[in-house]
Amino acid sequence: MTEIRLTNTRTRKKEAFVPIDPANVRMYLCGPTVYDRAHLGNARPVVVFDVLFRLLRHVYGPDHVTYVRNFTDVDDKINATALARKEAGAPGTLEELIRARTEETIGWYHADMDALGALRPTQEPRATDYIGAMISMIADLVEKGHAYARDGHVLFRVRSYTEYGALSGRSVDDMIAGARVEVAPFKEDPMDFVLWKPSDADLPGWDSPWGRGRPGWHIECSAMSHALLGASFDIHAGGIDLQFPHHENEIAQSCCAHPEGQFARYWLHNEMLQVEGKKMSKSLGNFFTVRDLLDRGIPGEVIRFVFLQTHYGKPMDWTAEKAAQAEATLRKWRALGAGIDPAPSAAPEVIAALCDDLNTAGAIAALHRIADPAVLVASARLLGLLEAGMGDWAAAPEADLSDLAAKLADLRVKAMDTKDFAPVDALKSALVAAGVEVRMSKAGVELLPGPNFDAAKLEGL
Ligand SMILES: Nc1ncnc2c1ncn2[C@@H]1O[C@H](COP(=O)(O)OP(=O)(O)OP(=O)(O)O)[C@@H](O)[C@H]1O
Ligand SMILES: [Zn+2]
Repeated sequence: MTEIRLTNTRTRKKEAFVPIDPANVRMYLCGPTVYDRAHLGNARPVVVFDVLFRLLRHVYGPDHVTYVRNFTDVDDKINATALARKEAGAPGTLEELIRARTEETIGWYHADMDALGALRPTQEPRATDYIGAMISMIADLVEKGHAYARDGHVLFRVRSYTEYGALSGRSVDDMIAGARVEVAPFKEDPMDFVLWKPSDADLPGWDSPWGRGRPGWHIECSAMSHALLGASFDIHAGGIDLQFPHHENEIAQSCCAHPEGQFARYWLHNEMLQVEGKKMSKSLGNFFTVRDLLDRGIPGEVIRFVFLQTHYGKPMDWTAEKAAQAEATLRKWRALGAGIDPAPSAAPEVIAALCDDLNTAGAIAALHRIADPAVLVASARLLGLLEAGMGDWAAAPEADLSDLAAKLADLRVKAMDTKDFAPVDALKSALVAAGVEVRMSKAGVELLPGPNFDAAKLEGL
């Protein structure tokens, strides 16, 4: 059987992947908190681990992989969003507004991730459907001495788990020194984290042995992964930003509640999509959504291609240039593969690249070398590219900017003579207004459709 090698964050090594049960390979990915549209960064783990899902299905068989990705539909950010709507006069109770918001966001999420060609996971549990499982797990942790109840809160006693910090390679004392841990009167130790917290009458809450309340975020993933994948499963994935504290806390909860299991054996973390060297994030405000790009006419397949050109373990940024190049390549490949049935299997070179720690950039480089269109299509589909249902965009004619580039170059030559640059500037401004990136150098004029490109605005130029 083909050997897959993966970089396991837990051991910091590239290891041969050996599933617990090849008849049911099990993977969990931390999913979104559903209070708003996904930004482009949020889509990176979805696309990266969709490729892993496809590869596992290829190697072990499509019916032998269980992929779980949750929806966090109980969270303070969701409550805050609904409360803001209520204060702005939206009709309905807070509970109704919360429900409406999470439903709406899940719908957006599905539409956006579908557009990126991500297969739906086998299961998409919602946290609110697993509150009972969370309460039992918390009660079990209290009973075993790993958690304690105080003032309506239940906290995990971090010092009771000696392995805490092993995933991120930090000691508890270093973490206290370096991290912004919340000190609260109900904590025995500043490192302890919340498993359960009290809810006011107007906030969503469930009855529990500790009074009416709601779960902390970390326990959600521990409870849902246990319910659907068991006490030991193969792969746990997520963004590197979740490694600490979220994943350390998941490990502590799951290993202490279910010492009979190993929890996750391989930990995979994707690096961040960045903007000017910083993580794209809602809190920093430096984000744009997947929907923003799709609405500007950037096909989902192009976004996917751009992601896959960088290894998941490296930070990356989004540029109009990368998108333009991805679009050109996909157009070329789609033209080659038009009307051709895919070959029965992908090219060995492409499979080998993906098996080598998801070397998607290497797989794309190999695709460039495939001459047979039937093999090209079959191989690209392993990466979720050149899928039948995703190519409508490529049928539309490409924006031809060559005439305008020639016109601009011409105006510039004339302006050198007349010293009147107004016509050059006017055309340049109009192009920029249409979302075209204008590059003028001694070598000539280059026009690239940018992320805001709007062909309709070119009319009359
Ligand atoms: N810039 C990014 N690049 C890659 N992955 C990211 C980025 N930002 C968030 N993620 C991932 O997106 C997934 C969903 O995270 P979550 O719902 O917590 O996002 P969020 O709260 O909107 O994030 P943020 O506040 O950081 O914008 C997680 O797996 C997380 O690691
Ligand atoms: Zn999680």
